Amino acid sequence: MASLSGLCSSFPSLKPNNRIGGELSPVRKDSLAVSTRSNSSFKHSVAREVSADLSKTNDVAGLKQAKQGGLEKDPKALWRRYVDWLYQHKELGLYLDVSRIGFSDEFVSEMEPRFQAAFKAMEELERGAIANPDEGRMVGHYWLRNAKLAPNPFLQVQIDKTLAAVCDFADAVISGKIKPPSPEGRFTQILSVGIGGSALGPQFVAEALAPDNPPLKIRFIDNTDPAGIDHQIAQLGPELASTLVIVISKSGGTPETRNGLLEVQKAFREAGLDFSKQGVAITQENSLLDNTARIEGWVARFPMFDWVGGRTSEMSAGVDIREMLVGASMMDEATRSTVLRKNPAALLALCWYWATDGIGSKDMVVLPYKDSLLLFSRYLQQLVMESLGKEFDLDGNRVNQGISVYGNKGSTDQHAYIQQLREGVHNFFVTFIEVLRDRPPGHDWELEPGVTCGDYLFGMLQGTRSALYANDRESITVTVQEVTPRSVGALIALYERAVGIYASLVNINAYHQPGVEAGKKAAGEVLALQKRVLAVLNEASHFSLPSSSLIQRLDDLQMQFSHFNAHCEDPAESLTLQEIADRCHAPDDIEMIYKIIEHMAANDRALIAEGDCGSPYSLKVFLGECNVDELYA
Ligand SMILES: O=P(O)(O)OC[C@H]1O[C@](O)(CO)[C@@H](O)[C@@H]1O
Repeated sequence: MASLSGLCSSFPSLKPNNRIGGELSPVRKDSLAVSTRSNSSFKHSVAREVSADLSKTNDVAGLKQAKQGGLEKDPKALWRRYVDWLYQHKELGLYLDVSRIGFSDEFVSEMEPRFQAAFKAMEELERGAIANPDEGRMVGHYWLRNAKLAPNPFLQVQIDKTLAAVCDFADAVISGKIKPPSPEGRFTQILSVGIGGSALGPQFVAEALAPDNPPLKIRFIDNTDPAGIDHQIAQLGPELASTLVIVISKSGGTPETRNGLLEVQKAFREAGLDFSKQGVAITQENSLLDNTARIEGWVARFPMFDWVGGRTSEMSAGVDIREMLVGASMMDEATRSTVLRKNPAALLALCWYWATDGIGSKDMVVLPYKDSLLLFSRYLQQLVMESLGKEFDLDGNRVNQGISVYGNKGSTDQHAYIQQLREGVHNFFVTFIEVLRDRPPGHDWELEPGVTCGDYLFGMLQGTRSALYANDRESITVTVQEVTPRSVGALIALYERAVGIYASLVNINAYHQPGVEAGKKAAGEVLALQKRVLAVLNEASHFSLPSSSLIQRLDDLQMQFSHFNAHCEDPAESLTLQEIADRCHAPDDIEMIYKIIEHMAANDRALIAEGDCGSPYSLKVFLGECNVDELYA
């Protein structure tokens, strides 16, 4: 990562800005740690604890000084700034207005070397460099929309073949050539099971692009909440028989997705349906999910590549993507420019750096003024925060980087939290997403002379933008003509590239997610502790559970475990939390044990003999009726 490590040493001192005054403090190179990173990924190196005082490494003090002059308010000067900085992608009909972000000309010119380094890093990334050093991976989501860019013919063929296979499969499902075993003879529903980037992308695109009456309606199981899963399956009802279940998981082993699959397969069994005749897997080849789908003979399997991160997998196998790919590819071409003013992604990164001082000091509020783009902010939450929210930079400095993202849609949010944005704590900048076309041609209607609903929406956006700026609240506006697969593909590509460029500016790896792994590991430890709690409660029940072979015989004899349990002679011994913790040899985990008991008691799986959950010390519990599998899982 020569170009990136060179980034820090090349960082220039920022000079005073004549319009908004104040010396921008130069970065102090000595404040940067010299990484002891080995050639392999960062995680194997011993990252030196560095008190990276961001006010020195990211010239934060300087930026803050530079901002003391406040924002330009003269209308004529603002109009000149608007025109001067306006970015237009003619063919896409996309505009980017950065005039309401107050960066100075000096700031821009001083950042130029860092942008050139970022452009070079991006060029190397697209040529197949190991741009994800922590996982030793290439980063190839750009190749998905232009296979010729892939670093070797094998990958190019794989990408083209997968795209063709996905499109052919989708056509065959829609035409009825591929159909369920049910009498209806066609698939009428899609149930997508996946989480994170394996859900947010498809959800965003489905919400943005699904026609009013699509050939197949799509719904999502994107979590392990039993009630949420039950709700989706209940809503399908008898149409489960004509539902194509698409299970998406790049790793093929994400617990929430696996749980969703098992629950859906249970629903198929209970409905007397053969899941394999209606299941599709989208996952890395030879993953647990891929092998399951292969062994069980599911309808289809499509590959996800290890060089495509979950949050940038939107362009892989999925919804009708040819037009999306065209839009993304056109935007990719534009965001390869090494001229800052001609590169919309670089302009976004410049704005983000200025507005958040290069350390995420302000949140990114995303306000699409279009219902169909409701989920864009949720999609960006993962793309931006899972990419930029990192503890260490590429040189081993502890930087705790990131930019927080939230938002829903305008003008709805004007009746929710815009009050705080206008007058409250100034800890954000806004990104407006403007869609110029209100309705398909010929469908417009004036609800009062000369005024349509769309005029109101337009007025609300412009009014909010002006009102915020009048109170020194900065904003960016991205404008598209209408919401189409091409414009959605372009928006996704714009932000994917902006995140990558910004990551270079702040010297972090945008393509791994170590923090999420920590959470997954901790969740595994809770479940392991729960099993120990169950075993302890079971032992205290004065009877030993039958061996698994006897359970099998009990099942064969149509005896239910709970029936067996109800006929125990001795009542179960109830235990205090402390006794449970001691018998689990986990005295330090007594609080987690309390939470486990509280959750199990709420689901009738542990019974409270004495006390109640409001007074943990009073609690005495014993084993309730439970699914034998649970004890033997
Ligand atoms: O697609 P997978 O491997 O199931 O992962 C789902 C999500 O979990 C993460 O790996 C971590 O949040 C995301 O990057 C990813 O989109």
